[in-house]
Amino acid sequence: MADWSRIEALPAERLETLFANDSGRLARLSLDVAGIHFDWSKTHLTPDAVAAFEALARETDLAGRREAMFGGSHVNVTEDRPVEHTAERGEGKAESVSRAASYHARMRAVIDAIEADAFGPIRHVLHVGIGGSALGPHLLIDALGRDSDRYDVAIVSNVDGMALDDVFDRFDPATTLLVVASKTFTTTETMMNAESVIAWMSGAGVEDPYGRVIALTASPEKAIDWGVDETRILPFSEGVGGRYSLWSSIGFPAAIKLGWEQFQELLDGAAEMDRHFRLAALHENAPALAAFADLYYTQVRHAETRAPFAYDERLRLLPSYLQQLEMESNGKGVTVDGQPVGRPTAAITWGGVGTDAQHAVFQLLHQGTHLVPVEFLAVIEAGDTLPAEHHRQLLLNAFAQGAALMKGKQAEDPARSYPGDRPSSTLLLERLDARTLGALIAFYEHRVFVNGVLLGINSFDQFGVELGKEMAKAAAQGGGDFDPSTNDLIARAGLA
Ligand SMILES: O=P(O)(O)OC[C@H]1O[C@](O)(CO)[C@@H](O)[C@@H]1O
Repeated sequence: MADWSRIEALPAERLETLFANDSGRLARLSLDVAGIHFDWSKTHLTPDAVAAFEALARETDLAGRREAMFGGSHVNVTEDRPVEHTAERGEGKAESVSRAASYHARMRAVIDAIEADAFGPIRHVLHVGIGGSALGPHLLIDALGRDSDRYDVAIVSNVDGMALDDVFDRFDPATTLLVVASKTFTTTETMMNAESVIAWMSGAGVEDPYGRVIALTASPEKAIDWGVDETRILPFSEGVGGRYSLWSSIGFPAAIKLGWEQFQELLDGAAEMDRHFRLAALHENAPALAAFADLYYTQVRHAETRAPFAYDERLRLLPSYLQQLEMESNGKGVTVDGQPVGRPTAAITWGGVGTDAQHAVFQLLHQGTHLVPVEFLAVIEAGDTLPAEHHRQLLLNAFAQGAALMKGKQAEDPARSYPGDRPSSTLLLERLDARTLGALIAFYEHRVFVNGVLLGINSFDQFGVELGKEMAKAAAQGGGDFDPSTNDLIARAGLA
């Protein structure tokens, strides 16, 4: 077991005191990497805290684990697999990098063929996938694809038929390409949605609906069994985890919407963050410092949640993307050796969009009894075409909220007092382009990795999702050993 005593004994000084006593604080706790300015000066990190975390990183062999991941060792021990998402952007074991490059070349060739009408005239792209096979591409398209008129792309994940109904209302089956995205090619929701799209196409007289399917998967043989022609399968490696897969062929809908050049920029931005993570000393390493702050709040201050707020509509899907990345990766209870972790693991990630969230949940952040480390994300270059005052207001609100959380305010009336000393970090992007977004997402991935290593857990499996799936499957087959409450609910819904 790693020794947390030095970290747990760190003094708890107020943020304002930390600023007052250290003129170098801002410089020490801010960094510029790959077009992103990171500022952790409004967190309780201090030189002592950073040094204590650096010692813990040595004790848990963060550097060794990091090189093991990039080097292709089976760091996903419970599934006995390497972790290869960085190879998708050119950083990693040579063999994995060249395999990823050949898969990308294949993906690019298929996009070229679609653009050349080899699949007939395609106007609409209907992507079905869930979790990591949907959240990443959706984020990319929503963030970067707003001005692109290349294709109409819809991402459908939920098994709730209303999700597909909405798309059927606006897409023409004669000009729709179905993209089935599933690493395993067995996920119930995705396979059911895919069947329904095929039925919709057939019903509308499309002669060979399976000829209009592209499969994105690490299980090509299953896609073939399902009816997809081998030439229309875009594979990716088993070592690329679902929630880390947007860089692989799972990014196909984003690549077709944005064009290959932008997709490549996304990969290049991520690779720049990979190199930073690999080479920078920990006290000036963005993913490491972010993870140190995360762990300080979960382990020392017992914060149970953390909340990123995107002060930019284009990043409105980021909080839900991060929920899967952070909670599916680090929401674990045992160490890599199967022992109880014995301390809190991932914080619950929630968040929203500024300024909307200020008028909804910020009350709790300023005066509530929970400590919530907040993360502000903002972009200097505006994405809108409205008068500059809109963007000025947006940015100033983000910055003022961080200041208010830290400063607080004393009033005679307790109801009107703000305790202050509430931490926040700020990520300020120069502009929101593919390259910067790639770097941003890679930053979050590595931050999750550092959290996982320091906690001694495997961030790359997700067995916690299996039991619910199994029980739903049993129920769907009319079986399952359920409790009285569940049996009653099934009967009331007329499903017994
Ligand atoms: O890509 P697949 O195999 O359909 O899985 C979808 C998602 O389901 C999960 O396995 C969890 O249920 C995620 O990890 C994954 O991203």
